Amino acid sequence: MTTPSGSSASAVRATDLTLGYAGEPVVENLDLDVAPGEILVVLGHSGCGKSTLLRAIAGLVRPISGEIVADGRVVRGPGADRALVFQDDALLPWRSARRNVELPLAVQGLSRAERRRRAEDWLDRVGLTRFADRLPGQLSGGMRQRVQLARALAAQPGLICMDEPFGALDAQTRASMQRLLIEAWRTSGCTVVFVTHDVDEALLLADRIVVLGRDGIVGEHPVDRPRDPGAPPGAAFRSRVLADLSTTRSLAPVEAGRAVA
Ligand SMILES: Nc1ncnc2c1ncn2[C@@H]1O[C@H](COP(=O)(O)OP(=O)(O)OP(=O)(O)O)[C@@H](O)[C@H]1O
Repeated sequence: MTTPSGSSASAVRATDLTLGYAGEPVVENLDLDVAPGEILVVLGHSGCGKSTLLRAIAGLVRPISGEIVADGRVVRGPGADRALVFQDDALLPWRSARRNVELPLAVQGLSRAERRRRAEDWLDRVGLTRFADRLPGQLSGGMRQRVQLARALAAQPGLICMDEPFGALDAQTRASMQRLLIEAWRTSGCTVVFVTHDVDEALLLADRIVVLGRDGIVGEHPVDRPRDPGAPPGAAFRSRVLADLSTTRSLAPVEAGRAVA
């Protein structure tokens, strides 16, 4: 694959990948390339294996067969080069927002002063400077997601895996988080693999959308002018994505714009 930078390296390459639990396959024979700096959105019905794929890329699920190479190395477990952001906030409830953001920085061995500087910088970028000393339980759901995003980005990972990170938020907060992600991604230059059920979210964020079915990638849709508010993907593009989703219908029905359980 040729990337926007002209390099032929992939940020992530999955080859003949079969994933599952207790030897039972969930995703079979998947081949996938993610280009450096790309936002790749993975769409698919509930249960098709999106989270499993993301967790495998993050190193939390071991392949039954095949392999994943991230940043030139075979993935054998979690690594500081790959951050994971979940829908359910995964913050430590007894640590302040700032100390949650500092957590992965401590693992990277940064000095206390540098950890604090970076955490404060990222909390500022996500608009939470005033809330840095609050515990997660004292923050709204949207604020907790912003802390998660700050924590992921502060560690400067090459890759962020996002598993329906905004799925539990109200429409307005969700829209502001999507804008925030795009801004943060622009300044960080990292690669993002983003899982969602929501076709509209996929159209808004993606450089490329892949639709996942049980036998691997059912369809692949590069967006002509990604994230251009003046030229969003049109109805024909959306219909093609929905048509791919409907081919995986055996797993679950499709509503307009949204794959559901
Ligand atoms: N820890 C686990 N142990 C056993 N089976 C699991 C485990 N996690 C997921 N599964 C099964 O693997 C399949 C794929 O699950 P996964 O969560 O990857 O799907 P998904 O596409 O992300 O679904 P959703 O959109 O509903 O989150 C499902 O049948 C699920 O029940």
